Amino acid sequence: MLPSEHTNTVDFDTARLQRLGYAQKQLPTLQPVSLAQLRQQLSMQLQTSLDAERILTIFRAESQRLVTFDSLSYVQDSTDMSLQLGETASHSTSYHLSHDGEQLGCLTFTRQQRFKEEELAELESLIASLVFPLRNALLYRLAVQSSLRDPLTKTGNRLAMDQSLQREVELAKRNQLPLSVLMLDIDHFKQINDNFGHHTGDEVLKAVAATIKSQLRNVDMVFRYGGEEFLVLLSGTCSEAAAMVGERLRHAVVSMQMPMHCQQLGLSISLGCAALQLGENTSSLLGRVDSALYDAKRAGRNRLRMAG
Ligand SMILES: Nc1nc2c(ncn2[C@@H]2O[C@H](COP(=O)(O)OP(=O)(O)OP(=O)(O)O)[C@@H](O)[C@H]2O)c(=O)[nH]1
Repeated sequence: MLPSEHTNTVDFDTARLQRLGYAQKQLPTLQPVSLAQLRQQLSMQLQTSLDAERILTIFRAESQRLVTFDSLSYVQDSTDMSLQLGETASHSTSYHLSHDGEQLGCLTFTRQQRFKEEELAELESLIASLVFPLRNALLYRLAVQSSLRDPLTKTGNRLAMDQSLQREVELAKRNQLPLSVLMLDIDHFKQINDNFGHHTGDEVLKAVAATIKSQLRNVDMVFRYGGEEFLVLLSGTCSEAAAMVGERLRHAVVSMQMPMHCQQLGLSISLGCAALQLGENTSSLLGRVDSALYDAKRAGRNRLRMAG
């Protein structure tokens, strides 16, 4: 099963949940109830949040008052959502949720014993209370994602970069952990636009972004910094390891296959690499990595330079 993913969801509803006794970590002790009572309570509780993960956590805790199960998992592709609550067991039952043709993801319950018919009917009845709150949460998640994502390359945009960089620099300082950044720029990109047109240029940007992402760990973050420039944020990574990652990205881009008018389009990138120094802020770190990238360009391109 896939692990739960980080979300950028703004946590504005914690206070409301706490007032209702649903603080994030401490769900109240649950007593058995009738299906009708539980449906009524669920409808109210599920409306207290726009965070899909929290909605499913509440749903799982409440449903278990009526039907025992070990795990609940949820996958929804268009919002990149994948969540696993509890340990999976051998027997499972799955539901593909939809509303008016809208796909709202797949919910799977597992446990050690087979589910009985009446338990399945109860679960289905409870799921009916979940559909609308979950749909609202998915719309909210999509809106947050779009506001933070570059639509062409599907990497983070500048707003996401500023927020993430600020947060990661603070975390690195507080926990005394290394943090490195790579700034990379496609070489002679203007020629690609000039020779093959802007549409091809856009396709190259998308392909390079996909190649970069495919070479990184899930926790590494990629942002479109400018036109054909990207920033990679490597938390918990020292300068030597970051340089190795940078070289891996450079090789991967050089090896890319981009057929163009019966020939291969040769691509390369130049990179700057910098590790956060003691007492340094984000703008100084960005300034140093930008200078390193400039050095790599001046030295002939298709290479990586460390920041001074
Ligand atoms: N197709 C396309 N082109 C873009 C986009 N954003 C910026 N560009 C173009 O990217 C080009 C960048 O050109 P330059 O800054 O001269 O850089 P370069 O040609 O890559 O040269 P070096 O970086 O020095 O190797 C410009 O022609 C921009 O118009 C975009 O979203 N799509």
